[in-house]
Amino acid sequence: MLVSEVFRLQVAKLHLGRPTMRASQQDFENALNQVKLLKKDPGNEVKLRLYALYKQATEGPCNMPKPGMLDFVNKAKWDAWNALGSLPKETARQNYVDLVSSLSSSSEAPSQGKRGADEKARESKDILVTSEDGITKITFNRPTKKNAISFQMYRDIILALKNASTDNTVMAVFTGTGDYYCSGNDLTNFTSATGGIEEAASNGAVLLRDFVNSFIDFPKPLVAVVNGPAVGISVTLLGLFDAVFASDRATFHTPFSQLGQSPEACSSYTFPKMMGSAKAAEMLLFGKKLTAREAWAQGLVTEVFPESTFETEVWTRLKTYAKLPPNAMRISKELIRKNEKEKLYAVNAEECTTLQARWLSEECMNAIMSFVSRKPKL
Ligand SMILES: CCCCCCCCCCC/C=C/C(=O)SCCNC(=O)CCNC(=O)[C@H](O)C(C)(C)COP(=O)(O)OP(=O)(O)OC[C@H]1O[C@@H](n2cnc3c(N)ncnc32)[C@H](O)[C@@H]1OP(=O)(O)O
Repeated sequence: MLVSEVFRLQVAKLHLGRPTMRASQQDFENALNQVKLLKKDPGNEVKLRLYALYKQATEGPCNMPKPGMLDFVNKAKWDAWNALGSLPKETARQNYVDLVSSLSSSSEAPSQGKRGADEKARESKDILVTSEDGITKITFNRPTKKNAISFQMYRDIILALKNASTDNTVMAVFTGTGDYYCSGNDLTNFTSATGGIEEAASNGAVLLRDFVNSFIDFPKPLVAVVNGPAVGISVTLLGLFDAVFASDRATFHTPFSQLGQSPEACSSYTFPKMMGSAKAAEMLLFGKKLTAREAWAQGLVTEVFPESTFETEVWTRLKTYAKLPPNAMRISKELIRKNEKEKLYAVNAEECTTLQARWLSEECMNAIMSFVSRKPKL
């Protein structure tokens, strides 16, 4: 069951056992009803806060035993409730009413023009694929989440690469919409995964292996236009690209240890090979964030451009490259990759198996929980 579904049921269930009337009880009850009418899903963090405030308002401080580490959903709920400490019931009730009121006003009655824009946004795709001037452009297009990669986006990218490998375009180029290139794996993939945790980890490992293999196998030149910060898998994948053009605003960050995880996308092999083991360890073990120029010095980036001329210079360059004889480029790429392919498949498989176990570890679960239960920014 999806986390969002768990919360919807939880809210419905809670309504069945309403508490006795008190001074602001009517407001509280109205708020409980309003929650059901929200037009927009407020997201897991807000739902956790609503849950915690409801429990505090109706039962007082957290009185449940702490769920086990593998019980993701109930542990997140317990953490949220427990974090309220000894907040008085009346304050919790007031906070609940205030929170619902702010959610209702932000999701209610926008002007006709605004509503049209919202609907369009909902219809828009998180991975945009276009082809022009012989170039398949694949854009991480989820700027409100810093282009974090959801399960659907992994699948969309696999499909886009598969199509681009046989269509009449000459190369594929990845870039991002907005201020980020990509913030890596969507960390809510962990809490939204269906089925049991072990099954989810196993499915995640299969998806990741197929995803990375689709980069290893891509037969045409593969270029990244890194328009801003890149995190996690969006950085490690760069080791499988043929060219990486970066804005001087871009940064490169692989905080795997901080997340209780381990490297993927063959970076445990490509990074030490490219930059030497000491520099690779700085990134992959200690999570050192590199500037664009540092990444260039380590061989991860082909060329750095000033932000002010980045788009114009890079796309002019790419359009020129796309006019080169396509078969010659493909054959040269095949020569470069041929002797590495088996090694890359093996490294990919091993990294995925290692990650599958990591995702079940307490270190990883704690890191994910602390991200998804971050306090919303004011
Ligand atoms: C059970 C097992 C299933 C496993 C399935 C796995 C599938 C394959 C996995 C492949 C392995 C990949 C590993 C990685 O990529 S590790 C790297 C993961 N990424 C991160 O750790 C980055 C997390 N984000 C941040 O640290 C910050 O958000 C960031 C520095 C990127 C930006 O900070 P800033 O303060 O500028 O902006 P906000 O934090 O306010 O972000 C705006 C909104 O975007 C949301 N956001 C950003 N990044 C992510 C993300 N990676 N996952 C989910 N959501 C993200 C953020 O929450 C804000 O949302 P709200 O406005 O709704 O609060």
